[in-house]
Amino acid sequence: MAKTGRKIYAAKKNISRFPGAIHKSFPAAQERDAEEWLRGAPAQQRPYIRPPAPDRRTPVKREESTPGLLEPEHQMGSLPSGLKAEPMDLDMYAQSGESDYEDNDLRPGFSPPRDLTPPPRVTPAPVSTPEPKIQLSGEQRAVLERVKRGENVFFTGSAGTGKSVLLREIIRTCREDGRQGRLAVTASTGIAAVNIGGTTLHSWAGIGLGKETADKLVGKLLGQDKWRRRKEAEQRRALGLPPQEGADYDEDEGRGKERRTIDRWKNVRTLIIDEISMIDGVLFDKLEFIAKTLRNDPAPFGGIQLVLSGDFFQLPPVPDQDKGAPQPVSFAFDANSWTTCIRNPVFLNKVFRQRDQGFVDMLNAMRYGHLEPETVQKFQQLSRPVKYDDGIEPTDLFPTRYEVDTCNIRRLKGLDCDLHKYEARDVPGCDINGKQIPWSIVERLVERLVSPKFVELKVGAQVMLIKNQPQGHLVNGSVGRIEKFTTARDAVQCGTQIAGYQSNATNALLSNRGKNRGNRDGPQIPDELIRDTRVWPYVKFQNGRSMLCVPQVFEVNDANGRVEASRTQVPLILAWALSIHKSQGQTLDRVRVNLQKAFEKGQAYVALSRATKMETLQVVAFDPAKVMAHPRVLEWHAHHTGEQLRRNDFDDEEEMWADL
Ligand SMILES: Nc1ncnc2c1ncn2[C@@H]1O[C@H](COP(=O)(O)OP(=O)(O)OP(=O)(O)O)[C@@H](O)[C@H]1O
Repeated sequence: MAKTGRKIYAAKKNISRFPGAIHKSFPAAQERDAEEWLRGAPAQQRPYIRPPAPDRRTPVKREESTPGLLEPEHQMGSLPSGLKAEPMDLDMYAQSGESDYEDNDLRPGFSPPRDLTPPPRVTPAPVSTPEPKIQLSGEQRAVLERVKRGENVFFTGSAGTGKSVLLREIIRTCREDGRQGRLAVTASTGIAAVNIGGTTLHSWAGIGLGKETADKLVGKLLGQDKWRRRKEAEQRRALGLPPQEGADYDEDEGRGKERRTIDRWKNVRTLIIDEISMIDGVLFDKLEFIAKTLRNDPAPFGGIQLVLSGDFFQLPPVPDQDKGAPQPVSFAFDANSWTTCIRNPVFLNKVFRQRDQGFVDMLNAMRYGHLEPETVQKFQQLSRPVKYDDGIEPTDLFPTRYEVDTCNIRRLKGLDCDLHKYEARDVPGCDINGKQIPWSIVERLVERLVSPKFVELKVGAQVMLIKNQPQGHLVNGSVGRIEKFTTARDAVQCGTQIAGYQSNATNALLSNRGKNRGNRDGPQIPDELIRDTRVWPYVKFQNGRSMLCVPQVFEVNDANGRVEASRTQVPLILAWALSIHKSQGQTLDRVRVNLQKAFEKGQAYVALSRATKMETLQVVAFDPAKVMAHPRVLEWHAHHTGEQLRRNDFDDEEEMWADL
């Protein structure tokens, strides 16, 4: 690669426009060189930055492929070409012709609509104007103020009350007020963590799966021997005995990785945990014990400010199994330490996602698992199909991944045109010592990303954008349809927006590169992309906007914000169907939910509450018996709000999980 080559160029764009994306293309040991180069070192001094070599010692595992697709390229022993460790290289995508998968998939659980009246037609909304910047409501602002004052806060509320919006504002504010280094942004699941630019709570806390006792977990971090000596010394002190000869322990002793974890625990000022409903109470207590012990601070949670967000009526913690049988779950509020850490939960009441109060009331009744016969009837009436004049169909939400894959494959297969395959480029990041993260770990890390290793698309495919765009008109979750595949050059000539890059680049880019410097809409389109002869999906979205979806970078960060792995992939997934789990946190304008295989408390509520209005929601196989709120959650809610809600009839955990 020449010194003005594309890799350095791409990194320059990322550094100059996205501070959060700094260094993604450089091994840590070379970061300073890279930065210097970018700050304007003379061209002849600019170093060529060699990408890290992949760790070939680790065998590449067979990718878990979508059944029926991509089989030939996934045979064991053939190293996928995308596993070359070259940063930001746009050369890794290959197109292919038709795939030859079998015609054997019927969508299970899809019962024919019972209502035979003609489907309502919905005329799509006109092209939307740019989204106005969201102003926090009074109740959201009040939470932000409490966080700024350093208080522990847990804010909750039904789906669509703006918890995520508020959390993002809290993170932004905390970063601006100089806590960057002392702020931990975490979530209970990988997907939720990626959504807020954080890491999983488990990974930040350095506890692995966290199944051991709190005592053992502290021992693992401090070293078992040191931990034993410390406990003995504390016992002697408590009994008024002098310290034992030779029984000193060194507070600052510690081993590499554990030392850094201990430092994180000691230095953190504010710990953010999103989707707290999926953290169980036992784990919460263990973390509290670790915090107090490592910080030598008896204050609740070792004096760390807690900012927790989530809705206990949505997805619960994944239950432990005992000989294959799921164990009863405990919620974070069941933890012994919960009430000392969180005094008064804040309930956000204003629902933003849905405007129709009648619909909001129906969803709330569902949230509490308390459906009157007329509400059941109203949900059952939503079984009618909805047709859309622009041909973009609703996203199907299913409880299981199998149903999702089956539906998407069947629909893709039904399109009689060329198949375009895009294979992701995964790049390992570096650990704190500048050492490349091993491939075996990278493979696990990138599984957290919503972006898949392989994306297969055709003209007519319904897709979802999985990355926010700098201009804000198109966001993670925008749904559209592929109209054609075209090169970046052709798209630019037609004035089409290119994903991840500035708008209005158009012909100026082709005629005069010097004037096209990039603006706040995003970085400048690289020459390499313009010269690239390969074609990318051109998508028309529901809001009328179109965009050429060229590859974008998705990152997994470690607890210190360092990039552990990145994946470059076309920012789209097939969106005829999504799993309810993946849909958590999303707002969807057109939804069809199939509840036939719903098995988990909160699942039906999560699915239906993604919809913005009843007119664009279809509910297949609605069954009031599948609408389940957890009795413990109902009790907790009643305790704090005074609302007495009827307990539902689904107390039997085994029955609930029997379908898994
Ligand atoms: N203050 C606000 N003003 C206008 N719109 C808002 C406001 N807060 C949130 N919204 C909008 O409401 C919708 C739902 O917001 P958000 O996803 O933050 O809700 P949530 O409580 O996190 O939902 P869920 O629990 O389902 O994940 C989004 O479209 C968001 O843009």
